[in-house]
Amino acid sequence: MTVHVGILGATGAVGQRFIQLLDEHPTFELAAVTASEASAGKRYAEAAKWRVDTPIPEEIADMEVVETTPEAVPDDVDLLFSSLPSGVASDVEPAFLEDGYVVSSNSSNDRMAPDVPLTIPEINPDHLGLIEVQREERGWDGALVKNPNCSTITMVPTLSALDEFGLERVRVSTLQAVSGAGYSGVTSMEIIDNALPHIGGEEEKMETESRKLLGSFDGAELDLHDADVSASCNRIPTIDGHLENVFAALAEEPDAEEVREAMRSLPGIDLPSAPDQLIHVFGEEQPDRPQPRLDRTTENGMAVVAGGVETTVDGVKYNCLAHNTIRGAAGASILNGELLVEEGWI
Ligand SMILES: NC(=O)C1=CN([C@@H]2O[C@H](COP(=O)(O)OP(=O)(O)OC[C@H]3O[C@@H](n4cnc5c(N)ncnc54)[C@H](OP(=O)(O)O)[C@@H]3O)[C@@H](O)[C@H]2O)C=CC1
Ligand SMILES: N[C@@H](CC(=O)OP(=O)(O)O)C(=O)O
Repeated sequence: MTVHVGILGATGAVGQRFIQLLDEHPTFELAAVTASEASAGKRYAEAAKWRVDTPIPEEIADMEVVETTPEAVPDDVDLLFSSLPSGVASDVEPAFLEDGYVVSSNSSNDRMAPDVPLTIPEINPDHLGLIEVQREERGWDGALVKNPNCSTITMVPTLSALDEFGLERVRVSTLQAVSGAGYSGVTSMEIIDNALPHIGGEEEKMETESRKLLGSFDGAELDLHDADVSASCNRIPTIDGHLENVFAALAEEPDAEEVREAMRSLPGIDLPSAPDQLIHVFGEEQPDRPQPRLDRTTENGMAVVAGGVETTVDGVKYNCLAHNTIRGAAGASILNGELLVEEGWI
């Protein structure tokens, strides 16, 4: 089965990752690339400042970039990936949805809307059922599915594993890579020999999105998980890979090895881009792992890596890491697209 896909915002940092990850995908064939008016009409290779570490696939280099409107996208495209700035996405995504397109979006607009599935396929695939609610409420023929923020997606699989011990409270501090801010997001003068203890909007996203992802869906409404989550977000001079220090309060008192085992044995999902094991966990003999440079490409950048697990007075503390532009962005949207196909929404 071949599914024709398009990328909205294909020339940007995340758009380029989509192109890299879709190259030789077993099901998805890239049939449309869109960007702003300034890029429309140009060859992709001309419009995009290519910054990914593998060459532009030949057939994509010559593809014409089209405007980001439903009329400009060929009719045979079944699934759109969206990597537009969120302000642009909130204006243009609805037009595609009204036109019947299924959109797997990485942009942050609408992630917390009660009728929009915010999905990590291994954690909450059942939340896709919200599409029925969405269609009924908004009158769309298409469907909008979001993946979470990159810092949120790094932590939530580990919290899901901890929930078997009664997850009550989470405190997390992040060390986020500069690629998360986009190519021109922070200047070298700001970040070299430095750390920035504020990333606009990021803390609130971690605090709210994680409770939606861990929440329960009864077929009509989604209840947020009642854990109290508080985040502190920091930018550091790594290129890719967000590292996070998590402190979780639990109702039960598992020992560190039980926690490691719960993380290692969290079930995965059988989809083409999914890792074989969702969470890799370093034992106490390697307390200095995970590290961004060494561990961000584990399982092609789609796994979460944890370590430093120790018990505390009210639960457990540990570190976790994921590749922010792969598992945290383009790879996450592609995995959601694979789930949409698997579950018959496309
Ligand atoms: N960078 C990262 O690691 C992460 C980013 N994200 C999110 O993903 C989204 C994209 O981020 P990123 O790739 O870094 O952004 P970029 O600025 O690199 O790319 C933006 C893309 O959107 C296009 N675009 C901009 N304005 C318009 C417009 N008015 N109409 C149509 N297309 C437009 C650009 O086209 P053109 O080239 O023509 O300007 C480009 O293709 C954002 O919502 C961001 O928050 C999420 C997680 C991680
Ligand atoms: N804010 C994230 C990247 C990002 O764009 O997140 P979101 O998908 O929530 O907009 C970072 O700086 O690392």
